[in-house]
Amino acid sequence: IKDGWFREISSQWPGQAMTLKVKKILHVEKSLYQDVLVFESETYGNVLILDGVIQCTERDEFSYQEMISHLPLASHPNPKKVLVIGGGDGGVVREVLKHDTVEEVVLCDIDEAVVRVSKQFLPHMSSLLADPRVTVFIGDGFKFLADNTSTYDVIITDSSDPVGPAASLFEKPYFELLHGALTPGGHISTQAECLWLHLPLINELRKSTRELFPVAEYAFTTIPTYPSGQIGFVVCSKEAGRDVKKPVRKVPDTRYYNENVHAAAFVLPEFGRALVEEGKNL
Ligand SMILES: NCCCCCc1nc2ccccc2[nH]1
Repeated sequence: IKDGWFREISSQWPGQAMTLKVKKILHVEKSLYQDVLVFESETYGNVLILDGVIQCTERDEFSYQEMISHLPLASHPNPKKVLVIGGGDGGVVREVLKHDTVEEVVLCDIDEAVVRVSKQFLPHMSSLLADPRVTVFIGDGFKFLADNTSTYDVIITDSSDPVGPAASLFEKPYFELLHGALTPGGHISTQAECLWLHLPLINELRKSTRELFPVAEYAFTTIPTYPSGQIGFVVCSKEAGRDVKKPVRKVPDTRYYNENVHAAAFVLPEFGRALVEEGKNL
């Protein structure tokens, strides 16, 4: 933070950096896994930074949380048991509980500091972690999935970027574990980065998921404080006939998501479509 501005400089997006004006630094900590920073911004509410990368802001998190949650959930006929890997802030859990079919949500995040700090500084995101339908488990998602096969109707991987603790969540072995932990007809969604910055990675994700799931699609949302203003998701189904692009149930109380936004999220600009949909080699 220099002259009152936080600058998101990273080798993942060379030559560009989102800056946010800092009103007050609220928390600085080095957890077992990453540097944790929370500050109150001038115009985006409280902001959570992990290893120098913006994870969420109070002002625009609903875009990401709603889309990563409702794309796999609203296209599933009857999701009862849901698993969230990562997402220690609690925003995804808040969204999952909007589905009245859901009986149980388990959250597995590797870093207890993220859960603790979110409870203290991001109340609107973390409040439902206390809901009786929610179980919070601190541990490695890899191990958790291996120990819980054929259990979950929907698994949402709300990870940080593929550098640092979340790197393994973008590789094929992880998707094999996800597949194994799903019930028949289960759905997954994962944080799948940005068309403007990560086309090679997205291409790899599509190839890996296409080899494992009969239905594997890429969708994206707009969100001002993520690099290049948008972020995408891989959305898959174990059921061959399922259309993850079509909601089959209504979702109440949303601010970004609706049934038209659901379908539109899968419509890609040509530079992304050609490469992502045809799985073309670069
Ligand atoms: N550069 C884009 C980063 C996307 C991060 C998504 C995200 N935001 C989070 C907040 C708390 C815990 C896990 C999270 N995963």
